[in-house]
Amino acid sequence: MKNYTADDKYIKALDPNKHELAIYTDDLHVSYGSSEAIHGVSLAFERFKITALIGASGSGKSTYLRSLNRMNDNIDGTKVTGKIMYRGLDINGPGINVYEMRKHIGMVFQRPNPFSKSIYDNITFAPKRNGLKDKNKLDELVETTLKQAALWNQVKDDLHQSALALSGGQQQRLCIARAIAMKPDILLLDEPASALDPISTSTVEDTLLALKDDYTIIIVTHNMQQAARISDYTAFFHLGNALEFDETSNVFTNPKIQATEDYVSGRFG
Ligand SMILES: Nc1ncnc2c1ncn2[C@@H]1O[C@H](COP(=O)(O)OP(=O)(O)OP(=O)(O)O)[C@@H](O)[C@H]1O
Repeated sequence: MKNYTADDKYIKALDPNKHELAIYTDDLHVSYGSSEAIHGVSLAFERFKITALIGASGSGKSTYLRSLNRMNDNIDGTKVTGKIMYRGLDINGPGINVYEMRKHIGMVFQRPNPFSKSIYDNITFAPKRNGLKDKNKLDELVETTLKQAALWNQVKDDLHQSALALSGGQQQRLCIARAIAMKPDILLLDEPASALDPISTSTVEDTLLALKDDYTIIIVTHNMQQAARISDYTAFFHLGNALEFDETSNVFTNPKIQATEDYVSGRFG
């Protein structure tokens, strides 16, 4: 692989007067023990848009994504410096309640991971824990979130069946429904379709496109066609740096950085 330098980068600046920002990072560094995986990444994410994080394996996409709702806290020896600003607060700052923060910044993982409970209980588990007790409101929440995740028609008569009996694609849409049941502002998705067949992938993509009216979506994907199909912005990661960030159409048709061009044209990765 060529040695691309991090000095050669193009990060489109989003003008806060024209683009409402949902979250941004400023000089974010993340280390696992003595090894730094993210070397000072500054990116901003526009509200109600989909941003794709692309790049070769090991480039730091998942580490960066996980840091946006402090999922890396669960990994021993992780150190984070720099800022992650959400609604005027640094989410790593003192006094931040991680549980509360994650209600605003939800996450869906690569492998569908429904709880071993009914479809209904998967969706209502966190809202109930959060104090929602009214049966009608819970029923309504189950229906709206499943509709938003394009799963309602397939499961409405089986809400009390085990979620584990659903297909992989349906389980992933259930995990999306479960995440949006907490009404987050931002939905982080780490390769949500990589374990799915093409038809389920396409349904998940349609679901995400429909969700962006209400949510800001940041998605890690290895699938460049997927990034091109669904995202408004794309960030290209290479060896722990974000080298290019721009509107998706520019990244794929007119990249400004050689490394991006080589990656999107399949010359490495
Ligand atoms: N839990 C961990 N402990 C130690 N090092 C880690 C851990 N997770 C990731 N890394 C290292 O951090 C770097 C970035 O990994 P990361 O998983 O963020 O990249 P990625 O671009 O998401 O890769 P992939 O596309 O393969 O998922 C790699 O060098 C990886 O080995």
